[in-house]
Amino acid sequence: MGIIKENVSKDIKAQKAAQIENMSKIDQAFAKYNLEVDEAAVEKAVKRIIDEKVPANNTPEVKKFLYGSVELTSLHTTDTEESILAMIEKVNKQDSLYPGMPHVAAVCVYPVFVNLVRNSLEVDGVEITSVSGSFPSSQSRMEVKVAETQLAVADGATNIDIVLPVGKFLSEDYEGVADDISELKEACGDVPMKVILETCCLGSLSNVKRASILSMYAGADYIKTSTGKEKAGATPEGVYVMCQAIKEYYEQTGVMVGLKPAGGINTPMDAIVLYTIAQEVLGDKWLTNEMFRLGTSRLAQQLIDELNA
Ligand SMILES: O=C[C@H](O)COP(=O)(O)O
Repeated sequence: MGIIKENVSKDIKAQKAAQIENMSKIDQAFAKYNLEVDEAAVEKAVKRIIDEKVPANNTPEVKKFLYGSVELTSLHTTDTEESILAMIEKVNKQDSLYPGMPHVAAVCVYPVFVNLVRNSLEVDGVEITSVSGSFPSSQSRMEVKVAETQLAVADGATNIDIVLPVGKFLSEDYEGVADDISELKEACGDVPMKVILETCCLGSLSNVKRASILSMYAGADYIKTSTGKEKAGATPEGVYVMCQAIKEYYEQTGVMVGLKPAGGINTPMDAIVLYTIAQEVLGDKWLTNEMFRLGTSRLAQQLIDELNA
């Protein structure tokens, strides 16, 4: 290389190093990832997976696995102690009702029912997930969200699901989003925390990728697609991009973050599609009922019905 070329190259390197030093920590984290998602390419990749890979996964073994990954969910305005107890009763009686089936991975309720679930759940190994942080909107003061989270943990929640502050995210206040998530992570203590991205409100798949990276960077142990309370729930394309983000984050940090598609997963085939996408993008390492969860209020019984048909 000639002397002039060498000096120019050194200058560019020095300029880049100076730029990176001046960037915020969040920008530095973002700089490691390609955040521009080609939506047409994602659609094509998802279509290929559905056409070529999904049919082979439509099996009793996969359906059994999916049942064992379900977070049996009741998040209704109309929930009562009686309706939550009826749901827990099904979990308690599962061994006698459906011998040979795995237990669901978790039950998922509003914080006000965590204590009741803790006192009535008789099956070992089923997690108690509490939504928190002013679910489903997240639009509340941090003190309220922190207190709600601490109380849910004190009552016995073994998983906490919070919602990404979508408004702040759409205002591009990424530092603010990361600070809120980190503060709630601290409130969780040792209890794993899921961050719900509410993908249908983010406007683009590039934003889904950005929100995924931001959440993991701020301390999410899982990223979850949706609350089930907005206009759409988990989509194959959103899940595909979240899986890519989890994979890239793992390559950068060595940290395995879990995935929880949730909301509008209404048929076994919906679940098989999402499972196959995770399998294709993340690989079998993620196909455990710890790393892959399904948030659903309707699917469990349908999986049992199909398995017993
Ligand atoms: O977190 C889980 C979702 O709220 C469940 O949504 P879903 O009622 O559409 O199944």
